[in-house]
Amino acid sequence: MLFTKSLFSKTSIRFLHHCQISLLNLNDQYNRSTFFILIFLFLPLQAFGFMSRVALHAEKLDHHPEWFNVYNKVQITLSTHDCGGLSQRDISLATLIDQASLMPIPARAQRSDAPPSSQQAKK
Ligand SMILES: C[C@H](O)[C@H](O)[C@H]1CNC2=NC(N)=NC(=O)C2=N1
Repeated sequence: MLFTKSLFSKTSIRFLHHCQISLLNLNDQYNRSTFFILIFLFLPLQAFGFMSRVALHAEKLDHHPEWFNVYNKVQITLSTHDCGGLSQRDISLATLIDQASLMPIPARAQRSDAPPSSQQAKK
């Protein structure tokens, strides 16, 4: 069984709630062949920032995504090796991944040591 989610679907909270309910209802047999596939499509240059945030969460939780990235697409497969299927750890990481995908990234970060812009220099 697959659970899939695409960014911009605006159903993230309902999606995770659905996953949680479904997971609770799964018996062992189904649980063993179940995993999440999350598919995100980003604006150009935003995928790496998202993946960095997810990597930090993964290290903290000691739970790691299997993922594929090209350009603005990130496809993540989540499962728990120990049980060969989904566990609460996947739900926890999926929740953080979901939050990380919604976090806006400034188009141009302002460096504190950057030289004054030409506009400021004129003043
Ligand atoms: C020893 C270590 O805690 C385990 O190997 C962790 C590491 N990261 C993991 N990540 C995932 N996705 N599933 C696991 O079962 C898992 N196990």
